[in-house]
Amino acid sequence: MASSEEDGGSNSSVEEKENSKKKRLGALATAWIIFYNITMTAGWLVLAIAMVRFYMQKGTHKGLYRSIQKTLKFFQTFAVLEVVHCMVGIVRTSVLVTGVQVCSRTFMVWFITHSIKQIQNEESVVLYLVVWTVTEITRYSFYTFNLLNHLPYFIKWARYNLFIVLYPVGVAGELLTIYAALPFVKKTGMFSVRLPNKYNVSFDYYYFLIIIMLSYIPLFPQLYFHMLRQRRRVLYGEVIVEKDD
Ligand SMILES: CCCCCCCCCCCCC/C=C/C(=O)SCCNC(=O)CCNC(=O)[C@H](O)C(C)(C)COP(=O)(O)OP(=O)(O)OC[C@H]1O[C@@H](n2cnc3c(N)ncnc32)[C@H](O)[C@@H]1OP(=O)(O)O
Repeated sequence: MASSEEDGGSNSSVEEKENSKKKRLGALATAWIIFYNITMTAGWLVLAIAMVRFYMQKGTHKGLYRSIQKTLKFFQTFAVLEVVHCMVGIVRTSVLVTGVQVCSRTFMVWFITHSIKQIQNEESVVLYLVVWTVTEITRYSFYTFNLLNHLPYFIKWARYNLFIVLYPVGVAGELLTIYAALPFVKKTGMFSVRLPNKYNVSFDYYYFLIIIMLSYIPLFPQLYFHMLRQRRRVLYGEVIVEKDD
């Protein structure tokens, strides 16, 4: 009897330790995600200010990408952590949806705009940059204020309404930029592997980009409808049953 009481006692102390460990990890994860969201809000705000200043000083969009590229690359690449957050369960959202979003953006920055200098002054680059910036300032400030339990309604409203217009406009900017890149990719044969070679493989970046552009047709509606469902859930309290991925 005494021993079972002791067992009970030791069991409950193990449980208590487990619970306090979970609480500590939970607090640490919350602290990290708040820090992450504040950093990202600040980063995209810095980008917004830099873009406005550039345009006011120069009166043209030419050279804008060059002037903000370092900050853009840093913060967009840092966003890869968002996929990690979903994977480890710090953030309750779909790895697949977040993965497609983050990969396509990071790809746009590094493998299109950074790699093909001739297109950096295209209007479409400014289009997607402006749209991304507005979206991200809204999105990360939404997460931050939400986590701090002080969410102003206009930020919540902006988070779940602006995307209705901004998402298609941003995608148009991205597609037009890839389209503008195609002739340069074809001419230079960049990132392509031609036969014959010792591995007997070939890869044509030009056709790869065409496939990427075509993949927007099935993928973008999925992201867009996902956001429309989130909107109904958050703004109108609809219960949404999402399929697991
Ligand atoms: C190799 C190359 C591959 C290329 C592939 C090509 C195909 C590409 C097809 C389409 C490409 C699209 C490209 C993108 C363009 C643009 O962005 S244009 C600009 C406009 N963009 C937008 O408006 C973006 C909208 N998208 C998003 O907001 C996200 O990226 C998302 C992943 C789609 C959002 O989904 P989700 O996270 O599920 O929605 P939320 O409502 O925001 O969050 C759900 C819950 O998760 C919590 N959460 C998420 N992130 C955080 C965080 N950082 N911090 C804290 N909490 C977070 C959030 O609070 C929600 O929690 P609950 O309310 O408790 O559920």
